[in-house]
Amino acid sequence: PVLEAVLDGAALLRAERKLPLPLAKVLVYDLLFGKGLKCGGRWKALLRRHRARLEAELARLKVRRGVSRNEELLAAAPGAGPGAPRVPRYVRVNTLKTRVDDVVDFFKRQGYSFLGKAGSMEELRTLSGKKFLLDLHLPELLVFPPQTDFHDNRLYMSGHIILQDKASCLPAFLLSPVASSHVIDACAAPGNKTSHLAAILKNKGQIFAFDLDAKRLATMNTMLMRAGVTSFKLAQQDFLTVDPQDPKYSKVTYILLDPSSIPSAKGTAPSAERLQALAGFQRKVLSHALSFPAVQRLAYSTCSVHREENEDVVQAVLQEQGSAFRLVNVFPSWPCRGLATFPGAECCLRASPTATLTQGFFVAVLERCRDQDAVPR
Ligand SMILES: C[S@@+](CC[C@H](N)C(=O)[O-])C[C@H]1O[C@@H](n2cnc3c(N)ncnc32)[C@H](O)[C@@H]1O
Repeated sequence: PVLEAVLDGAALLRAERKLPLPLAKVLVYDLLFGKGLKCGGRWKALLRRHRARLEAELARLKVRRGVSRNEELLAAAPGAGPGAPRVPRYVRVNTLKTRVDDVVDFFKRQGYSFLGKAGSMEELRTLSGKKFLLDLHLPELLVFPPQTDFHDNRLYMSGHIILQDKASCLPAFLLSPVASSHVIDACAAPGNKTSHLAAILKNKGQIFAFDLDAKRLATMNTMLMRAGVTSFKLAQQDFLTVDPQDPKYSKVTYILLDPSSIPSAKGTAPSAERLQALAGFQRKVLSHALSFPAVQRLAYSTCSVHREENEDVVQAVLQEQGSAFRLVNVFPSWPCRGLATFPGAECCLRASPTATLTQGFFVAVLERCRDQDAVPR
């Protein structure tokens, strides 16, 4: 994967900036590893001269890949590696710019055969060749065979389609804000879920998006512009310092919270300290989100498979909230549920390469209890 990422980046640079391929490779490698290669004075001078431009190129490469960190460019794609379950290529149709039928026609013209709406997971699992399906769970999601590469596709470059794993489409889909609502995306960069929210809102209403990381926000800005998202305010701010009492947020009724977590794709076991630290942050940020006075519905998600970051966080915060919020039993037909670690945990969703043909993921939807429902659960 390292070699692939370097070669991809280098090919891009070479094509777009007309750099000689060996130079492009060295530059990309250097950027990915960030420490500077041991190279002679001539290379060093070249590296320095090109660094700013290459930082920008790398940011673009990340937008193209739908990732936000350099390391993610190096991570093996889900479904890669011998014996790994084959995760399909999911394509979310960006309804701010186009319609599912038009995208289907486009791919048919490109020589793909459309097999209609999938009737079972088995159909997704066995998809191969130049064939594609409409997903069986999510509308506006097309499914292609694993490793189909659309990063150079015209529809992708123009923001008509978003290359987004199916599991990562769940939070915005399940939050399902009604048009014209005010929504917070608390940990938003690089913004795939924000653009999904905007599509659901039809660019009406208002999205307040926060993230700590300036580089990821820059990537996000490019991505949202390309996707035609207009109804958003981006802020580089620690969400924990956003004041719930600020009148700006008095109409925020929906929150999407997708905080940093240990990516399931990593494969290696995290240390107990790291897990504890992240889980502590996740509990804090979830409690903070629920303290916005008008919030009615919140989707909490992680790309982690660890119960400490998932069911345990939800359970702890629900307990702390007493009878103010409850878990919603979302998507009953989704095949993979939360681990039975507390009563009601089956309302949460899990996702994995084997069970749902997606990346590893977790989603819980919480809803404010109306007065008449205020019974402890
Ligand atoms: C899993 S990523 C979000 C992915 C994003 N929701 C998407 O779909 O593209 C988590 C993000 O949380 C941000 N983050 C971490 N701590 C934060 C905090 N205290 N306030 C706001 N953002 C934070 C990280 O910079 C990172 O971009």
